[in-house]
Amino acid sequence: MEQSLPVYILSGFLGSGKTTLLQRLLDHWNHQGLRPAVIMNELGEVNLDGLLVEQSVPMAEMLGGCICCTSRGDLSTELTTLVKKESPDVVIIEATGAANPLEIVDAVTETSLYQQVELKGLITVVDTAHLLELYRSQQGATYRLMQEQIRCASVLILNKTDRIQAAEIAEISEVLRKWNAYAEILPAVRCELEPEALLGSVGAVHMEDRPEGGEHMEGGAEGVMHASHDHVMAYTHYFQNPVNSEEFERFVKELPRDVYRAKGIVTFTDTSSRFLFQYAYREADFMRITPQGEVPDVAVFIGEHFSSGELRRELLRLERRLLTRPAAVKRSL
Ligand SMILES: Nc1nc2c(ncn2[C@@H]2O[C@H](COP(=O)(O)OP(=O)(O)OP(=O)(O)O)[C@@H](O)[C@H]2O)c(=O)[nH]1
Repeated sequence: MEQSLPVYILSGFLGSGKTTLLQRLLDHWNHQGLRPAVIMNELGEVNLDGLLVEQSVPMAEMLGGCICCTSRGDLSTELTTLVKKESPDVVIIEATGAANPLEIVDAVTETSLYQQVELKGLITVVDTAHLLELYRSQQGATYRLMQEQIRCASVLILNKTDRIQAAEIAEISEVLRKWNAYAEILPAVRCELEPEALLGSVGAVHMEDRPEGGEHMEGGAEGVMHASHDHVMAYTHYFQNPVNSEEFERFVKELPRDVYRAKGIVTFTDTSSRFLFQYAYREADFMRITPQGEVPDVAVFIGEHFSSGELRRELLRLERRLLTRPAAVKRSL
């Protein structure tokens, strides 16, 4: 009998390190002479993460929303089309950081009813510093969403351990163990793990562990899946002009706390190359980039209840597209 095509789901809250891990796994499979393919889902209208993946890797993009909210059939169709068109050896699905992965698990298992695909596992990447802060305050929709992503993982990567104290790794590992008794917990910085060891640790997805009852489950499972990230919003800004690098860096540094993830491509007035910027849980990173093909200058901001109008105004001001109100004209009669 023909072998089934292995499929992995990559889950984890916004900015936790999913794309960082995706790059490592793709490199690993390429080195092994395998042909990996990717399905990438983004909340924003543009796929900035896709720019970080080698162009030779076949990729299906699902943009402008979360797969777990669109019809389950959409993902099944994308997966089926990708498999038929590209004949990959392995497929990896990167969910948006706001997704409840169980809906994606359902879509993949549904596809396996008529395609020879096999869900190998669900890898959840955790931003340890972010989770620790939310665990200590014990509240918020983001905290509950992180819990759901952790509960259904078949392996857990405790990423960004460089941002916490060594003793806190043990503290947070204990919490994860309570939420998920099955998954192996792998501490890491920048998801630097031996790919073979990581893939070897991927266990089965425990569907019976769907959370039940509790404050975030009222209204039935369907309502909850979606209610779990109803609070998340995205604003996409297309630049028409370059901006000053220092002013832009300051703007990123001073983003409101309710914006927890931002990324984009910008051209600066005072540098020769374009930059890809990343902002996740109050940490910013700028990287020189020369995108292939036509890529606009664009930035995506993701968070909760923030004022997109204010961000837009500030960005227009940096672009010098917003004229400051003229001072009142004094007339001397
Ligand atoms: N300090 C620190 N930064 C990290 C680590 N891993 C990743 N990052 C940075 O965190 C930012 C987000 O990483 P990504 O891999 O893009 O995160 P993601 O989960 O794919 O983000 P979304 O797709 O927006 O949900 C980037 O600037 C990374 O360089 C880590 O272990 N420590």
